[in-house]
Amino acid sequence: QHGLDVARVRADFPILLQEVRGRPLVYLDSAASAQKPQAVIDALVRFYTHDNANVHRGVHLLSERATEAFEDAREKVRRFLKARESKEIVFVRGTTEAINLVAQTFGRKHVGPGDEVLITGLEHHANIVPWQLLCEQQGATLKSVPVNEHGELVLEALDALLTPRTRILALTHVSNALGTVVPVKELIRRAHAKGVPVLVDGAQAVTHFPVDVQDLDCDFYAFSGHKLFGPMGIGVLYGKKELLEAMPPYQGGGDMILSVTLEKTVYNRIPYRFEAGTPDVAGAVGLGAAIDYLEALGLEAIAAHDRELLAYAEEALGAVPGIRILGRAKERSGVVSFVMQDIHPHDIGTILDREGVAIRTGHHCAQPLMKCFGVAATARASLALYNTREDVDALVRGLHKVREVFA
Ligand SMILES: Cc1ncc(COP(=O)(O)O)c(CNc2co[nH]c2=O)c1O
Repeated sequence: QHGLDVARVRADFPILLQEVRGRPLVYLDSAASAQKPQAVIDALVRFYTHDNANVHRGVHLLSERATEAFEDAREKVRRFLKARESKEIVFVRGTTEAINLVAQTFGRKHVGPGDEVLITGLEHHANIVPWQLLCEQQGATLKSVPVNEHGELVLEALDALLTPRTRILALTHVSNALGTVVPVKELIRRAHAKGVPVLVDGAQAVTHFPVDVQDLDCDFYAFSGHKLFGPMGIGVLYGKKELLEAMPPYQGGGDMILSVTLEKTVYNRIPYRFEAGTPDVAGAVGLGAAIDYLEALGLEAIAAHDRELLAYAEEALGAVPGIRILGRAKERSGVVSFVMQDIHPHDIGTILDREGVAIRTGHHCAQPLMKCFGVAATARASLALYNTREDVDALVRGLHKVREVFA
């Protein structure tokens, strides 16, 4: 037993109390975007009704309060990721921007003609396309660690793929399409043994178990606020300060400078060098409120709930005739991806929607991975701290409806 009082948690998420298509909402799409607790909503309202002003260098009380709220949020993120210093926390729009930022700064500085960037076959397009763009710009080559039939990385292939020309390894911590948990600490150790820095895409991982960037020893770690029960439009890039300090800016503008003349600009210190323009202060404050909410519930209790419910969902789905669950990694988290005979996943999703059950169908921005499994699309149910066994039972009842329609 995990100690999470899910009934009380559900009452904290007002959006879940509604009916859709005349049925109680069964929200099983948190891997795409998670819902928000009242505490996050209240934090946004409070900021805009009491503290809103532009940040940094303000000489009036509201600006001081807004700046304090913004930097408090940064400290909460530092604590959440167990980073050494809050200057290692850069606010971005989300995981996608975080990865583009590293590719276009660290990447352009260190990846040259004939060099190699290594990713894996599990990646979301957000951790593929920025590296393709960089390799095209720099005349470098993109390589990928293969995936086996269980949806796990083929680690035996890693050492041969880490060559003297490899300039960075970028990999997901948890697959959004299969739920595979990647043993990133081991891969980081092996990459570092060959002098290769590592970026970890933590978009899915941070929502299901505690992450300690110092223990992992990753060089960069990225995640999105909206998947962590916080607002859309705010995300985080963690970077080791030694690396951030040696990186050129990502975007030019206000706040990222110390002084500007027409001849030359002196850039600001980190993290501000990477935060050009007016930041999403409210989003950061909302993300901080989400972290407070999760930590008050207990990250380990949430992890235990998610593990237990995933096991229940896999067993329940596996018992539905015609269902084939994709990916059977030794360690999985958060999602169940499946196909159902030759019924198109979009049809499955549409019929489930009519029953009030929200899942995601499609390639999940992981088309190379879909190709690995010989499918164009899957149906994916994803689970969060507010989901219950009753939600899974409603999903199963809906899938029997699908069978009736297509039988
Ligand atoms: C592993 C992973 N990386 C990166 C991203 C991009 O995050 P964003 O910048 O906040 O969009 C996602 C979003 N994944 C999904 C978005 O919608 N369905 C999904 O599974 C993801 O799951």
